[in-house]
Amino acid sequence: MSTEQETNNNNNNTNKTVKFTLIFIKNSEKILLGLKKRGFGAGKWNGFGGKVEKNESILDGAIRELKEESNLTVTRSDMKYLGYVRYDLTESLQTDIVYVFIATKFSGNLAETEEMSPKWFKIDEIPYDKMWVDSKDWLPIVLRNRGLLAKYVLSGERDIQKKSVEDIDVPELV
Ligand SMILES: COc1nc(N)nc2c1ncn2[C@H]1C[C@H](O)[C@@H](COP(=O)(O)OP(=O)(O)OP(=O)(O)O)O1
Repeated sequence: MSTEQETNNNNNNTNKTVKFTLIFIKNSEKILLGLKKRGFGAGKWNGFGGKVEKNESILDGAIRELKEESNLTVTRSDMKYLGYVRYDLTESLQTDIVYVFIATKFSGNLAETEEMSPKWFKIDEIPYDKMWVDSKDWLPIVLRNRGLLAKYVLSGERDIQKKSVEDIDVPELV
């Protein structure tokens, strides 16, 4: 089954699937995170990303969101897809799929934007306590450049009811 087929497979009685991207920029010692300034997830540190637009590929969405939120540019070939995190939301009956990428090469001048305030963190100083609560489960897998397959059932304000997090071989984005 392709990534597309698999992530569109609503087997938990959900009725709408929304696709998101999330990219982590990393060098040998540090990771770049952004502090969300407004809207959904405001006040939390995360990678850069957002909703994939209609008629846009997941890869193009990831590149566009990175540019919009940090002013950095990553080429398609410098992006490595690592897998996805699936969130089944029990109240809205929506499924959010977050496609996760990592990149070590980029161009452009890093800048604060309307949405994000960026900052480099040493790997052992990642502020997990100020990120979405699930990040600590799977960001270490991303940092090891391993493939990721994570699934959460969330209620209320994204409270975790059930989870499964797997470290897998790096999958293909098809
Ligand atoms: C527990 O839920 C989440 N955990 C983590 N770690 N990351 C999450 C969670 N839910 C969403 N995300 C990621 C996915 C995206 O990268 C961002 C949210 O994107 P946003 O809602 O800001 O999307 P935009 O298209 O930028 O939104 P606007 O419509 O406001 O422009 O967080």
